[in-house]
Amino acid sequence: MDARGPLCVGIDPHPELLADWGLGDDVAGLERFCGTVVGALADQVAVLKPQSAFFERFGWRGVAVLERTVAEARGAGALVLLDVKRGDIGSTMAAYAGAYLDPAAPLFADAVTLSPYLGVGSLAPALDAARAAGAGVFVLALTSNPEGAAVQRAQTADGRTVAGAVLDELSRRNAEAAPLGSFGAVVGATVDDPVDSLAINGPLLAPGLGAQGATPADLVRVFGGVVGNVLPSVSRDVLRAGPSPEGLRAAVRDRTTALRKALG
Ligand SMILES: O=C(O)c1cc(=O)[nH]c(=O)n1[C@@H]1O[C@H](COP(=O)(O)O)[C@@H](O)[C@H]1O
Repeated sequence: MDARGPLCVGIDPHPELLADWGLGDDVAGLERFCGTVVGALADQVAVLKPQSAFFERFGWRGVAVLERTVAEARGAGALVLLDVKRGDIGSTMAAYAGAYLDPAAPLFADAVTLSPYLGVGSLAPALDAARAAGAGVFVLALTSNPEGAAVQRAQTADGRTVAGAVLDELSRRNAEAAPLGSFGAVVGATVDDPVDSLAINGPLLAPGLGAQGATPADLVRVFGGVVGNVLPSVSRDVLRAGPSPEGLRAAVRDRTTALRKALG
């Protein structure tokens, strides 16, 4: 992020975007779309975040494109955060860890998104695998969508909020790490006053900029003193600037300049 700027660009090949780019809503269109984004941006931005569902909807051929996208993006020097939002009982989490956090796996990524709905403790096999592989995770805490708060701000039996309990566990896992641990949280740039402490000594993925209405100024509002640990993420707002590679790069430059200005 120091070298390339603070932005994470999401690779979300929505059917509407494929159409806007003059591509078919099929595997060939998906492949072209991802090849263009990776070719234009993987040597420019710090992190690329492919959203798995947009690949899975094409079955194994789509997953093959995802594998290539991850490999090519990493090959060009970007970190890849694979957005899969997995969460399950511990024994099954170990299988998900084998799918994404084992360096020998075809879909190994630098980090994945995880959902703590089965209890943040159930994610332990994935967190342990990430540590062993030198990879990371981003666990949903306060998501960017308006429906999230009803669950995430609810009180647990010990009086903490659900999000607070997730953040506490990540903080505990990151305690010894310097400068930052590898156990991150997802906190939307769109959320109201976060209430819970975001000082988890780990990275904070902040989606919600652009298409969901948040601005760089919102990052300062939401994250305050820990804004330096934020990885702001944008998908549609950058992807709409395609299919021209120069258009994509210009969109990234504009957003990066605005973010640097707001974050100081
Ligand atoms: O984990 C995520 O990436 C995520 C968490 C969250 O709270 N909100 C959120 O929008 N996302 C993802 O971030 C991306 C946002 O896309 P845009 O709204 O087009 O920038 C999508 O891929 C979402 O799945």
